[in-house]
Amino acid sequence: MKLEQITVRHIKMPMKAPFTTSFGTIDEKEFLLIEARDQSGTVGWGEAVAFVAPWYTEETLKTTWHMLEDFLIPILLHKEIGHPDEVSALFSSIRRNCMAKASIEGAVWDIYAQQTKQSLAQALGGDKERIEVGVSVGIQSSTEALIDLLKAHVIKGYKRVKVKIKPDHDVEVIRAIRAEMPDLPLMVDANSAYTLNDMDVLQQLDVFNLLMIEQPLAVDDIVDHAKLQRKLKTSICLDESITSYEDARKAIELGSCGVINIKIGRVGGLTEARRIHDLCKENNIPVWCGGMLEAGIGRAHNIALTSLTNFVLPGDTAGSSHYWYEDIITPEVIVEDGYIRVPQTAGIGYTPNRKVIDELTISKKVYQ
Ligand SMILES: O=C(O)CCC(=O)c1ccccc1C(=O)O
Ligand SMILES: [Mg+2]
Repeated sequence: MKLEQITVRHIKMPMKAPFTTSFGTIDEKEFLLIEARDQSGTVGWGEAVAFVAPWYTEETLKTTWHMLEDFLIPILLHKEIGHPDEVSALFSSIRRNCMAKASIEGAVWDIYAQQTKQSLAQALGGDKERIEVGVSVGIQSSTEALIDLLKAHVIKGYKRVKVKIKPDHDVEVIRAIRAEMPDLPLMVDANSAYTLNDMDVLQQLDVFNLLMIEQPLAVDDIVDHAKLQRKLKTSICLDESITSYEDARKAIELGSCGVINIKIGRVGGLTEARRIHDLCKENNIPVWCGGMLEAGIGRAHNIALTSLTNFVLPGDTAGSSHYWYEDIITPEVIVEDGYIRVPQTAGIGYTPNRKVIDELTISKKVYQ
């Protein structure tokens, strides 16, 4: 394929409920949508998942647009691409900026899947027919409100829940949840809010039979996580710390984690995500697919990735209606009994809804 035209749209989507982490609250999601067209007219879509502010990792909506416009789009436009795996090699002269790279690489994967008449899942080598779904719950106004919400999610069939913690919003909250829901498949995510000075609190969390503790320590750390993992029986799951295959290899070698959360954007695309999946499989490290509060395009890519065999733990890719009044794809992503069916039709298996996309577009630019 040769990309002839790339359209970047800045989308703003109201959220049904605000999402609060240790760093703040998001109540509307702004992101970039990438539409790429090749010389034969096939159109592929990608979503740049970076937030407006750099609280999760260093990338932002504006840095992803800058990288796309000034570096990544000029590299790909009018270049012959045989297979999407070539995109990461073409981007190898550009350091990091993983979410920017992943957004356009995702569109190339979509075009490739359509042209080879496979679903994106099949193109990646995934064979699950359906995937297990969990849900991530932000910090709530009170523990009672949180527990009510968790109960509602269990009734809806979600296979596990993840609760956000931060200093002074941790042990007592989890104790209260466990008192009412002792068997709930439960995990916590700290988004890097602790240090080894908090060993005492982190060890107290070890008694609650949690599935895992996600990213307790610094975003760029794997050394202290290894020290912490040696003191805990609960698996540490790394999120922010793993931005590449090399990061994953080193973390596994050091014993920094027992589980890895793979996010396509955080690791620079589907090709790198699949390499990390394969590495973890060889090393008996279970993985699951994390979320970035994606709209439908990003959600579709997550579903395809999760169809690979070593995604053995439920991910954060919940249904469209959990986040959005109206998603940007048809059909929307639907969860039934805690499962999402992996689409079998060519490409991502969902159709972008141009009417909704146009309504939500704040600005757009066409590159050709
Ligand atoms: O529901 C989702 O898409 C994931 C929710 C979530 O936990 C999250 C949301 C925004 C940024 C980081 C994270 C995270 O996994 O740490
Ligand atoms: Mg996380």
